[in-house]
Amino acid sequence: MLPVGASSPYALAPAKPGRPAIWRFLPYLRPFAWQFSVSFAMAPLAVAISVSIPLLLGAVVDGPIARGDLPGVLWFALAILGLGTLDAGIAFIRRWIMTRATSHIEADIRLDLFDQLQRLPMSFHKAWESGQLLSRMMSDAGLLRRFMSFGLIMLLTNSLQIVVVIATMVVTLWQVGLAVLAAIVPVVIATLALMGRFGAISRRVQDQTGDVASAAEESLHGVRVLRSFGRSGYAQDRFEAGARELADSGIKRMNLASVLWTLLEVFPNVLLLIVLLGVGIGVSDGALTLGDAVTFVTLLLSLAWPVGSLGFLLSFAREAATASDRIVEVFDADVSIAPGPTTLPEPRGRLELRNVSYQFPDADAPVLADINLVIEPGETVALVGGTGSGKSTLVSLIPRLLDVTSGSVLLDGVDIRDLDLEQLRSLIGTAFEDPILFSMSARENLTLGRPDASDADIAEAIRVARADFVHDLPWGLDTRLGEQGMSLSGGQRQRLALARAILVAPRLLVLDDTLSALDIHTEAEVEEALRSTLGGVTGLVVAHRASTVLLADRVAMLVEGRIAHVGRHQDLLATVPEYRELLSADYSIAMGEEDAS
Ligand SMILES: Nc1ncnc2c1ncn2[C@@H]1O[C@H](COP(=O)(O)OP(=O)(O)OP(=O)(O)O)[C@@H](O)[C@H]1O
Repeated sequence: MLPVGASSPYALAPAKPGRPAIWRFLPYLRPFAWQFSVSFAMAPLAVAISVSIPLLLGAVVDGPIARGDLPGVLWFALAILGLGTLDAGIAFIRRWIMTRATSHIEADIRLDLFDQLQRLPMSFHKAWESGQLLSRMMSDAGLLRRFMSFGLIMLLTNSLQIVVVIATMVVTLWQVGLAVLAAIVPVVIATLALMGRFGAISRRVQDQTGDVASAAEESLHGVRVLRSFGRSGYAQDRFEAGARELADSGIKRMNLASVLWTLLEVFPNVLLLIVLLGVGIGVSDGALTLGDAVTFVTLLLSLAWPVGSLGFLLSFAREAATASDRIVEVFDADVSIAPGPTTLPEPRGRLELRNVSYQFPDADAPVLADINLVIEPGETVALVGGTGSGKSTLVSLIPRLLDVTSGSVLLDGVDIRDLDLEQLRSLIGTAFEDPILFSMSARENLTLGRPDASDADIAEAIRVARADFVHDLPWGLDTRLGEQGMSLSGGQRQRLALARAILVAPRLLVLDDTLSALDIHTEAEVEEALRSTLGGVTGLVVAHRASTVLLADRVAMLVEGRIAHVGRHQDLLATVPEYRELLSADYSIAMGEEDAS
């Protein structure tokens, strides 16, 4: 495992005990240092303007108004108008600068998160629901951006304004200032207590958002199954349960937030009571002028927004902290499959599995144990075995979708964990039983593993995989396939996936039951064409049918995660009853084909 942060390719700062996760995003702000500096530098200016307006009001009451000097009043009014306009201008510039900077930061975080998801091993993707990952990448990253964009700066500006106004009050009339300070203490304590509870519920809401996204994603993905079983209602009920749970948690969070917001919105009125009493006494004692009283009261009124909005801003900060925790969990996930330093100058494609075992992280026992198998360059081995015997797990070890838990896989004598991952994967063409296609053109799908493939290479791969139907699509190779290639039949998708694997011109071809959806005749045609392709590469072919086994030079039979038998198809048929039994359904066909060949 790579030590977290130390060799991370991302800007994210390393974790430090006791430091909230949100701080780890600080390096993402670095490229926008001047934008943040300008925005933060504007905060004291905005506060100075807010505080100077009450001071000017006090001065106009004691000065021009007391003297009946109308032009003087007008000058003061113009000055106050100017300051107000300046304040609005500052807010506009700040918003303008920050929106751009934080949108880039959000995109950077999202890109790194996407990259991390590509790096994380299949065991991670099997364990995590896609909706949870999606909600972290979309809504949590968006929330973080909004907080950085205006929440953070408002929190800073408003807190600064509260401190400056109260300090001004203490300096102007310390008795009233101290009374205000004393009144603040219980409110701060109540706020902290509410924030603690808000944090827990905020995490629940954000996690449930991911659960609801997962449920929606799963139901949409499986809409055909649900409809055909007449279980759309059941899916609706399950989704509704999740959505209602989320709504309930959202209401609880809102209730808590409302208590906090109301407390902080009412509080300035309590302070107004204290201040009015204080200045009333001050004016009657002659300690304060009428202008001082106006200054004092307006100063306090200027606190209404900063204090009132504090509830919203603190809960916003808490939600952003939770979003950071959730995003960081993905960044900190164990990227155990790291690239090695070695590149093979002239790969030949000799594959060796040496004492290989694999155990899923949460499983009690290994699914593969002590596998030893050598496949020479140009040789094809068929992997057969009952359902759940570990065939797919074994082939996943070759392109390092999973890493062995003991033993080693060697390519040309080098442990594949020491090989450059990009080179390793570029040497392997893989096609799975479930052929995933992407919502892009047929050509883009085909050239996924080799974007620079020539038209002739594409045509040859299509010929071998018998995927000629692409030419009959409305725009031929440029036809955009629907989501996951849903507009194609299962067999068509499998043939496209096979053509995609062949097009890589791999040293190693790994086919995981790739031809299962083809009819017997198409399968025979594909196999006939594949034979010549397999002649030049090292092949590992998972086979359920005897006809597919015939593609191979040798067969390895897996029984409960162990290689029980290895040999030629004919020899195994003759000597291993369980092998015969396994392929019995296809036996007659196999024999027929063999006779013909
Ligand atoms: N993420 C996982 N965690 C724990 N066990 C798993 C996980 N994925 C698969 N398994 C188990 O590993 C075993 C081997 O699965 P695998 O998919 O490799 O079998 P297979 O031989 O390819 O089966 P089939 O022919 O049905 O496709 C199965 O018992 C399966 O339940």
